[in-house]
Amino acid sequence: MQVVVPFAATEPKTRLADVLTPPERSAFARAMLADVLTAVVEAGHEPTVLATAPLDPATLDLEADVRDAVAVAVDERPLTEAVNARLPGRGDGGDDGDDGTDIDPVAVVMADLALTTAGALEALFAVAADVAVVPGRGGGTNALVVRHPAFRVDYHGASYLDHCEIARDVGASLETVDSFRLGTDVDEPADLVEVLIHGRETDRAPARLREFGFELERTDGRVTVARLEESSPE
Ligand SMILES: Nc1nc2c(ncn2[C@@H]2O[C@H](COP(=O)(O)OP(=O)(O)OP(=O)(O)O)[C@@H](O)[C@H]2O)c(=O)[nH]1
Ligand SMILES: C[C@H](OP(=O)(O)O)C(=O)O
Repeated sequence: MQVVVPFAATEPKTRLADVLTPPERSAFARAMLADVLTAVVEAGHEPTVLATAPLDPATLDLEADVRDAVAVAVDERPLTEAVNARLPGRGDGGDDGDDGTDIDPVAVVMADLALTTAGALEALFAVAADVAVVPGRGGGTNALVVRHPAFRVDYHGASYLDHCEIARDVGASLETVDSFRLGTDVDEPADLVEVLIHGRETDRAPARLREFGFELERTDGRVTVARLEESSPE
């Protein structure tokens, strides 16, 4: 199975601008990317980072075996076009029958799934449907496995609903995968809570946040994150 990890390399995570400076956003996005790549390799696959700009895996905080398994493909096109160009049945010269029997499945795993584990990915990769999809909160699509030659992605907005509809339109079976770890993408400041609560000891993303001075704030209501004053962006 090919595993593609889209990564906005130049100005990542703009929705975190209120709580992280541009260099911090970049460092945090790269930490999440490194955690995702590590999980993909632990799950037995060699990921390709689909990046908007050149990226040297040696500059990521990766173990040597993970770094050696990572490839980078640069594609400056918008996300949807760049991903569609990697899906089965798209000008790859492969023998893609309509029944999908000769298709090498392609998984698309977003780089901001900070809680990803090898086990969560293995469960997704094991789903036999033509399209397996993990929705994110708010209607996005956090991860997909495509085994159908006619299926195409359409990201942004309520892309989960769009992907269900596209699968229906092309006659592909679709299974929605219920996964807390893959369903948690880190888009907004409130999502940082999940990283601090559920990130594991060896993960880079929670370590970065703690380095930046973030900690959990437990009040009577919902848990939030707070940042030590002297470490705040302004
Ligand atoms: N290759 C590629 N990846 C992208 C692009 N836009 C976003 N991504 C990646 O796709 C995943 C989901 O991205 P989003 O959460 O929608 O956007 P983001 O750039 O991470 O964050 P915001 O700037 O806050 O929207 C992340 O892994 C991004 O790095 C793009 O244009 N091309
Ligand atoms: C790429 C986009 O991600 P979100 O902005 O919803 O995190 C989507 O899933 O359509």
